[in-house]
Amino acid sequence: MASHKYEFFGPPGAFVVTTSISIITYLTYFLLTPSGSPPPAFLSSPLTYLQTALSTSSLFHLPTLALFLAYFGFTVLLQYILPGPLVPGVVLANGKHNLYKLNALYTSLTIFSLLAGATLFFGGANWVGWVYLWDHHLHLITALNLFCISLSTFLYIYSLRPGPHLLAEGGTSPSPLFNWFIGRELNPRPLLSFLDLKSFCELRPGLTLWIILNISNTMHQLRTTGSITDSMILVNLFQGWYVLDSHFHEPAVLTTMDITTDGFGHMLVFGDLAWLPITYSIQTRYLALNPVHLGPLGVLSVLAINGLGYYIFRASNSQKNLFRTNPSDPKVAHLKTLQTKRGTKLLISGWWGTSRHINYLGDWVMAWAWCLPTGFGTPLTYFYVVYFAILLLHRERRDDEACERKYGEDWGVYRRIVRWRIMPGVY
Ligand SMILES: NC(=O)C1=CN([C@@H]2O[C@H](COP(=O)(O)OP(=O)(O)OC[C@H]3O[C@@H](n4cnc5c(N)ncnc54)[C@H](OP(=O)(O)O)[C@@H]3O)[C@@H](O)[C@H]2O)C=CC1
Ligand SMILES: CC(C)=CCC[C@@H](C)[C@H]1CC=C2C3=C(CC[C@@]21C)[C@@]1(C)CC[C@H](O)C(C)(C)[C@@H]1CC3
Repeated sequence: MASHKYEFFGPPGAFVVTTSISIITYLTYFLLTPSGSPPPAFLSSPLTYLQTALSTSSLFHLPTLALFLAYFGFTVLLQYILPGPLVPGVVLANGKHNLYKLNALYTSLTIFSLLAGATLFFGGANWVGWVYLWDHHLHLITALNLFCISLSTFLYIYSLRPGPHLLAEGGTSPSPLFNWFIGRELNPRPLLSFLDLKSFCELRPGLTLWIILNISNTMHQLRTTGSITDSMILVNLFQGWYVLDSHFHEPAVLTTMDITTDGFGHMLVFGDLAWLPITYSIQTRYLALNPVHLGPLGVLSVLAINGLGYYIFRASNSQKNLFRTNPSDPKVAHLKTLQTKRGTKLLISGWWGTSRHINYLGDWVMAWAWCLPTGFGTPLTYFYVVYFAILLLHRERRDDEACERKYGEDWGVYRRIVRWRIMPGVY
């Protein structure tokens, strides 16, 4: 047991992360309030405040759990019935590849169109759906927690069936708890053969729910103040664009480390379906409770920051994806490369010559543009920039180790040519 090399500090780390991420989703509800975020009562006595809040709130509500299950089922149905090409993923350790039906953009556009229709024809901001989502936010947090724990446990048990399915390297440790957390099976497709659960969860129900929660928060602001502030519009546009962009570039998700290398366990299940929609919508929830007016200069500044971040993020990711799928395309054919013994080449000029993860920098710059519109009245809305920096720093180290294993000494040569990890000249 002692000789196994664990990530995330092994089983104790898995336990701490599992409990903390769940608690954090609840804290987003109890700490963002109209009378301060966090409220003065929390600052003077945190434990008493939380004890009182918990004892006076009902956490569980069966209809909300049922509604989430219906929503999840609807996204599965949409993947099945909407058209989309069948695309092969990367070649796996067994020499084969899986096929993925790509129609995430159609799925999210269908859901957003249905919601737009309901809003237009059934009461605008007062449509029962928006009011329900706002009123039952705490119940939704519980529903997501319960659903994720159940799904992770089901996936763990399902992965114990006899072969020939592929297991993720990290998920075969001697600790069942750690394997449950990190994920045993690489590409589980239980029950429905067309449904690759990991890529489905990574791109569909959680990301779309994030935007639905943002709209619900916006509708709350409209109901309570009679208007929507410029800050709220901007955060909605930025985050909505980010999600639609990921759906438009759906094939790119098939080459991310989550899909190619990691198992599908509680970390990703919870990250995709609970953590992402609840914590990434903190900014709009705060703005719904505390409207902020930016004015023309503020608007232009955050537009510029988001534009810069998006440009770096999209241009660098697209350059690598194009290079990996069609290296003779004129847009990438002129770039300098390093031939590796593994057979594939590594870019050493263009975006990927500036730093080894310049795409992370672009994503992080965008993170600032999503938080700054909330002003400086609370540190809580800046949770995303801090968490995301930690996630990206850790992810860069994990990818670096994975590439070292993949490319051997060639990766050392590449590291000497492209010296910076994320931010050229700094890190
Ligand atoms: N909003 C969010 O919460 C999150 C967003 N993201 C975003 O997801 C995007 C994808 O990130 P991620 O999956 O971590 O990794 P990357 O898209 O950065 O891909 C890493 C892989 O790219 C290949 N590669 C590395 N260097 C080169 C090079 N010089 N030339 C060619 N190929 C190279 C390697 O794989 P190989 O050589 O095998 O092709 C490596 O394993 C990022 O933009 C990130 O910001 C990620 C996590 C969370
Ligand atoms: C603390 C905890 C449980 C963290 C889980 C991390 C997850 C929230 C993220 C891991 C990788 C992700 C990716 C995206 C969203 C966040 C998670 C799930 C992503 C889908 C966002 C949109 C991008 O365009 C992307 C498709 C490149 C990206 C892929 C990785």
